[in-house]
Amino acid sequence: MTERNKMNILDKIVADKRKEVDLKKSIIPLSQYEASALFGRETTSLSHALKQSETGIISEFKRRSPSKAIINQNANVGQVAKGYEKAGVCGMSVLTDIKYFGGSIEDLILARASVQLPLLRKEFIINEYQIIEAKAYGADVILLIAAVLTKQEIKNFSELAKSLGLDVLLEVHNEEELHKSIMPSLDMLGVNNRNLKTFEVSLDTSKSLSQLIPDDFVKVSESGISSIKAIKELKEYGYEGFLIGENFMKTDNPGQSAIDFIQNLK
Ligand SMILES: O=P(O)(O)OC[C@@H](O)[C@@H](O)c1c[nH]c2ccccc12
Repeated sequence: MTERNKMNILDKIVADKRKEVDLKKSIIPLSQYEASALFGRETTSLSHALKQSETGIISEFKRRSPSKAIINQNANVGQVAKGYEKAGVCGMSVLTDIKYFGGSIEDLILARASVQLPLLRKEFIINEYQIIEAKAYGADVILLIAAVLTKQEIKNFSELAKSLGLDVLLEVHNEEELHKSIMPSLDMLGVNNRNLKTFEVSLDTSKSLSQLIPDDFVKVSESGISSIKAIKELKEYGYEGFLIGENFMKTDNPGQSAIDFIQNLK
């Protein structure tokens, strides 16, 4: 597919997300989230965990994706989370988008109930409402995707997240997105090796953008990582975090796959 055709997929996800958030807003008022037990919870920093880690793995819970269809539709999130924790990952990413990724906010709730790991709410955030919601359901980290946000939105959303004690992972795919995004309210800069408009994956994206990321941000390489060799290479480019989904999720026992992978990495 051409960039133009596939661009519609990201646009479509975001258009659907706006409708979804508008609907939710009309059903659940923010005050309900702010009054919830987890809202006052003290968060755990993923960026600190990455800085102290030898391995830097952030493992993801992903049932399906628009690029690969079904990966592991019926996986048990609690079991997988416990396996990831046992493996010694630095944090866990949980997809909460229903329509395109088969995830849900329940997956985040169940992961939170199962492990102490820093949890990243993996979502297409386009409104402050979703950040308050993330905190209320036990997230420690939010993802902001530069491709779908203005500079002002990145600033407002990241400042709100910081005020709630959440870490911010800002995701870019090219130089232009990186330039508009660099600001002090971010903790980690993630380079997505998968182009969300064309689904092409290349680790060269991480390699070429690494030198443009200032040293005060923890660098995270995201997507398409499936070998120890890739991680070793990316470390040479200054990456300290490695977001891995499919490589674990496509197996019958994602937790055990993470255990085996990390053992080989050490
Ligand atoms: O399954 P992979 O190729 O290991 O990728 C994980 C993660 O990087 C990917 O799911 C992802 C990165 N950025 C995103 C933004 C939205 C949805 C999903 C993503």
